Amino acid sequence: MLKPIFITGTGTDVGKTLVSAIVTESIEADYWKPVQAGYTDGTDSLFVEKMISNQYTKIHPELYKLKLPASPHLAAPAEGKEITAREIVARLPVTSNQLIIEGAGGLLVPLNQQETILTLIKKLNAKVIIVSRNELGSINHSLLTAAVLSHEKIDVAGWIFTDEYMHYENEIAHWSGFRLLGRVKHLSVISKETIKEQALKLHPMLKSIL
Ligand SMILES: Nc1ncnc2c1ncn2[C@@H]1O[C@H](COP(=O)(O)OP(=O)(O)OP(=O)(O)O)[C@@H](O)[C@H]1O
Ligand SMILES: C[C@H](N)[C@H](N)CCCCCC(=O)O
Ligand SMILES: [Mg+2]
Repeated sequence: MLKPIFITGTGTDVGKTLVSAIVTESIEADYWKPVQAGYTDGTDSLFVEKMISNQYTKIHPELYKLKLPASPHLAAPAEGKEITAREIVARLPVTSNQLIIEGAGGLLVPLNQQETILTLIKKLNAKVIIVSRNELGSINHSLLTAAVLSHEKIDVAGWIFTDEYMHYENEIAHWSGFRLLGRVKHLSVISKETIKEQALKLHPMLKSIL
């Protein structure tokens, strides 16, 4: 099986799902969101499914689908469940395709009382793409995330930035020592067509990390 690509971010709401849809479409990969916390207005998996145009992508069902829009270590016990990284690794979808896995929130979000998203990335031995927003404040958030990944010797493919309120991408790539893979401009319309356009733009760079 190919090494999974794990999409993490500098926090929640930075654009991981949007980037996951673009990356998944670009390399016609499979997509898996093992822990979905909060799903009143749809899920990340449904969003990705709606945005994909190719016929090869398979969206694998979530393992933990939790109602509370909160950190997974709080959302799971709220409905009598316990998340473990071991269970997620054991239930990794079997596929011959490249698998894209989307985390929940950022790197140090707890899954339970002992484990975080970082624990999961290590147990999966995944290659990481970090999503960050190109906005004021994001140098600090990005470099804190990068520092932890470097310290833990994680295999990092590089950065993808969403929006373009600032142009911090080269600064962050330079200071972190991780590659800039691409930038997704602000999309005033999010549709299959605009996702496809971004997927094509990122394709050469994404091919180079596989
Ligand atoms: N480049 C962009 N253009 C337009 N909207 C964007 C862009 N990037 C992100 N967004 C919007 O920002 C919001 C948050 O993005 P998204 O849901 O992808 O975040 P996330 O990191 O996956 O959050 P979560 O931690 O809940 O999984 C969404 O409404 C998304 O459409
Ligand atoms: C509810 C949200 N959209 C995500 N699914 C979970 C985000 C957890 C963030 C925890 C935190 O960093 O405070
Ligand atoms: Mg998401």
